[in-house]
Amino acid sequence: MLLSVKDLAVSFGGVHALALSQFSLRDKELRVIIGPNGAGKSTFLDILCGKTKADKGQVFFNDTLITGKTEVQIARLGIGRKFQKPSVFPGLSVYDNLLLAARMKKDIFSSLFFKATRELNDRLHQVAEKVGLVPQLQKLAGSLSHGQQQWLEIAIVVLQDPKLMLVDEPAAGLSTEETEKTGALLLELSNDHSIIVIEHDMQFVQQIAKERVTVLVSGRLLMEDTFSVVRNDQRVIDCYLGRTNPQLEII
Ligand SMILES: Nc1ncnc2c1ncn2[C@@H]1O[C@H](COP(=O)(O)OP(=O)(O)OP(=O)(O)O)[C@@H](O)[C@H]1O
Repeated sequence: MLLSVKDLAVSFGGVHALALSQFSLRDKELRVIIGPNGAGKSTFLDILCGKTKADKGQVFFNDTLITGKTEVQIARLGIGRKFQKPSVFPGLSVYDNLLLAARMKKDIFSSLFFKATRELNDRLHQVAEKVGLVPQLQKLAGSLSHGQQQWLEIAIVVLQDPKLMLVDEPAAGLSTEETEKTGALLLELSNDHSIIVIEHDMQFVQQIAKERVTVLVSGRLLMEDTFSVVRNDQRVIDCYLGRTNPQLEII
């Protein structure tokens, strides 16, 4: 297993945000985590990337215990995170955003990567091509569509070449076409990376969940199965009822 989690728990002011007895992920697996608001999904990713410290439990990544390590140490080991909130600089071009991200995070990139500017330039182009942003390289990030900004955010994570990518709500606020394109991009990226995606948009989940879907409710694991089993499970249906999330109507 690339990632394995045991008895992980964290509380905030007495509220149990996460109490996850077990979770594991294979190399190159794309796992989607769903669950109603406040289920602990973001908290889980926060623990995996070192942003939040667990009160107890263990996370092994590639057989290395990472609980207790800093965000930079965890990033160096190969875990990259795309947060829900946009973090690109709107007044800089797409190219300069990528360049800046590479320079700011140079301690987590291989030194080889920095040997020559041409090498770096080639890498930035290669990543831009992967996410379909080559025509926009010289455009200001602030002038991009919402979808293109998401792809730039994803590109910044890909630049780091992480073994595991943590992707928080990549389809939020995107058009149907952009959502489909984002799904296709994540599926393609899953050929080279393991990916955990948190998502509320069930159409999008259906598109990308080729393997197991994990359902969290109130910080706990409710079930893990294929999307078709999960969507028809009465407990999953019940935990979403009354929460008026139109994206979940497909269930
Ligand atoms: N820094 C924090 N301080 C206090 N409480 C927090 C903090 N972060 C999360 N929580 C609480 O922990 C619980 C889990 O929150 P979390 O954001 O992980 O859920 P989520 O499943 O990602 O929800 P959403 O789908 O709305 O993003 C919630 O009750 C939330 O209010």
